[in-house]
Amino acid sequence: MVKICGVESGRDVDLLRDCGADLVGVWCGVADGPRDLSVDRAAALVARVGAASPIPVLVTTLTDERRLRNVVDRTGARWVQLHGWQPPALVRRLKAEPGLVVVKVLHVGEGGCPEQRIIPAYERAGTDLFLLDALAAGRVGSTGTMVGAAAALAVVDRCTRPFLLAGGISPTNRAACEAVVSHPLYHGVDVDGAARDRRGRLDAERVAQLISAWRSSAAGPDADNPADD
Ligand SMILES: O=C(O)c1ccccc1N[C@@H]1O[C@H](COP(=O)(O)O)[C@@H](O)[C@H]1O
Repeated sequence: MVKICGVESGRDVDLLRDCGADLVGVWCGVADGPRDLSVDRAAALVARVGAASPIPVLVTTLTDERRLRNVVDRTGARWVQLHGWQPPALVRRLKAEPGLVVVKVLHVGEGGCPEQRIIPAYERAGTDLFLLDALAAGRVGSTGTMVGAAAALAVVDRCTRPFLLAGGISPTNRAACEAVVSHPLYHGVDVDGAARDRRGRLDAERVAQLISAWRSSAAGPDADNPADD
């Protein structure tokens, strides 16, 4: 699967659908997030994506259950990506709602994954899919930094649920991730920065390049790794 994150308008939704993205990230409740939307705006974009293909994914860092439920209910999203420090107990309470798919982000930084020891608790709580994203200088999300293959494998080898890979994913760095892509639980990628032009707008050509590079079964030449040329 290829997930592209951070739609802000109907134009963005239509662009991602036309390009063939599988999952469309709609931000709501991301404090200080550059693409955070009001609940009403997020609801309108979730509705515009529709329920079939692509699938809208509500991306949030909210940890307060009442506020989170309010956003889930009002947007109508059936996939929720918990990109913050939400505990397993919150996943369990969300999963009490039939049909809700919960994606839990596991942060991976130089010191490893802070959530590593509680991965089994997230799984018992019902997490459907994990998403590995880079933690860089304490910053969460859109770091543009790749999660190293060794660090990623150390985390996913503890998982029994499938995972998406995020963090600086681009059309040219798939080869550097081949060991992760080959993992039996690998399910796809999640991208923000590399899908955008210089002005920060989603760009159809870049999105098409990302989808082509990451959907194909074999890695092409890696521009970030001259040894591949
Ligand atoms: O970008 C942020 O500031 C952010 C804040 C809180 C949650 C998620 C955020 N961004 C997400 O980070 C990944 C990876 O982005 P990139 O490809 O490295 O630019 C993506 O899911 C963004 O939506």
